[in-house]
Amino acid sequence: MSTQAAIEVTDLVKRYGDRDVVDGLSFEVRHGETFALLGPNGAGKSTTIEILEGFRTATSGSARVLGHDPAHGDAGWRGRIGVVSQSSADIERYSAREVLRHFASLYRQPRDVDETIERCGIAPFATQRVGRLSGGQKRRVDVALGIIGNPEVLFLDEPTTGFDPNARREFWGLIQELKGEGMTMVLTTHYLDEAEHLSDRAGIIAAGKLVEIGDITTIGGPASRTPRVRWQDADGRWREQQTDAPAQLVAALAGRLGPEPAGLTITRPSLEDVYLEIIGQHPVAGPAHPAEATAAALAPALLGGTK
Ligand SMILES: Nc1ncnc2c1ncn2[C@@H]1O[C@H](COP(=O)(O)OP(=O)(O)OP(=O)(O)O)[C@@H](O)[C@H]1O
Repeated sequence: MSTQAAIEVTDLVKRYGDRDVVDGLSFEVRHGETFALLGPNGAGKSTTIEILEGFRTATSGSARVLGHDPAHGDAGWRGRIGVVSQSSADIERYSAREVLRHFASLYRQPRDVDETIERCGIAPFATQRVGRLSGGQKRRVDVALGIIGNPEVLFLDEPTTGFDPNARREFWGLIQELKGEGMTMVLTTHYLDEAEHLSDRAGIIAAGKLVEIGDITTIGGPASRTPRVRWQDADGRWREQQTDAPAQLVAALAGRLGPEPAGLTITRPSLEDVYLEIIGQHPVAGPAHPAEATAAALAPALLGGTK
């Protein structure tokens, strides 16, 4: 196997008008790794992913996916890439089985259609027209289409939007299986428990810039993961303290307040807590589309605000 990373991004920029919506990104994704790109709405995640998929061209900088520039990826390269994008494929008139059969025929080493249908939880509605399926059911078909070509690298842009909790858990299981097969995956999601569950590493983007990158369990640094102890004091007031020695603090509290201090909890900050803290330190991007500017201007009026 090549020692080269599966994906290499260096100083990547995408400019719309006078705004760099992707503003000098650099990161790597190793072979077999699941990498999450996290960030608020409009941060530049989809734009970055679509450049890596070869669907948009970068303004400057470089991207390499399996050693190729995606902007010039040939059919052989494309066959090694799988895509689950935010917008569903235009397949409304056909059944999931028909569409999957068709797409499978376009690849050299596709997955088995029936097995894919089973694994993606499509079997109960595989013969219905995609246009009649619910949002979550359609999303499962999108996922199946993303993997039918048996790709080496799979891009998943908010793959579980619209899934019910059960479908999301099933999807997580599928991703773990694909990971076990050695597939490299790049994932965007606003569900941070999903990112925590599925990813090895994550990059956090704010206003087009990478503001943090690291292992999913340690991103943000040790200080941001310090446990929090919460309890109710003798006067009934809630108290909270962050400490690296929660057991010692609890022992001290027990000495002062009795063996079972009221309301006692010890929590370790989740990825969501860490993410919110990091994002809180970075300004949100302004609107790039004229329509966004209009919507932003109208919002206070629509919401009954005065500003
Ligand atoms: N074709 C375009 N022309 C102008 N601006 C664009 C275009 N496509 C995207 N943008 C702007 O680029 C910025 C980044 O968009 P992008 O879709 O990459 O964000 P995102 O991080 O994926 O957001 P979300 O979480 O909402 O999907 C946004 O401000 C968006 O309006």
